[in-house]
Amino acid sequence: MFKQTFKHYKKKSPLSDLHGVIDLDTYQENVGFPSFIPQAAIINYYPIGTSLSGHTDHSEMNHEAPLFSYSFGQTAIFLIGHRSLEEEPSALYLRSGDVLVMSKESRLCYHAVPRILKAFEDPWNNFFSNPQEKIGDTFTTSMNLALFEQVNDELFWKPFDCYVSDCRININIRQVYHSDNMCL
Ligand SMILES: O=C(O)CCC(=O)C(=O)O
Ligand SMILES: [Fe+2]
Repeated sequence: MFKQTFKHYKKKSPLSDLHGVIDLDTYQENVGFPSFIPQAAIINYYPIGTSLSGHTDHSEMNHEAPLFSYSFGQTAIFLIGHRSLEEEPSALYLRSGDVLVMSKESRLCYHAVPRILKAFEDPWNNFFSNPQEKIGDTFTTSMNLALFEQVNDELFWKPFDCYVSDCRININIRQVYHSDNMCL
């Protein structure tokens, strides 16, 4: 059942090219969730050898809004199960630049990260000679451009490269409240 509601934007996302520069508003609208309001984010750091045990994400008041999960660095094996622990989960790889959307039925399904694997490639290290040409219309503000240029500088980037060379970073973004009830 979750198959209809669980979307895995494998490398289709502009994020795999942006190496960490996220234009969330544009992104979420482009993938069909224009009314989503990002209100909370969790950042998970996974050195190789670590894992995240099975759980559901139920702390938010709003379970109808989707949850966006962005992967950077090393590869994860991600298990997506069902609402009950009785049913067998499915496994997929989450690679750097992948975006996973948990919506509708899958929003409250059990999931886990049992293993982090060394990635075959390091796309986060592909520096661009002309960022504006590569990014086109999606990359317009001068703040974004300045940030991009900083990230595109090899010296600036080195410590991050060292970190992700044996770690995965996951950022997941959630809407906490219903749109018509934005405070407790
Ligand atoms: O690292 C991931 O892909 C999943 C993280 C997660 O499930 C969570 O933070 O609740
Ligand atoms: Fe989770």
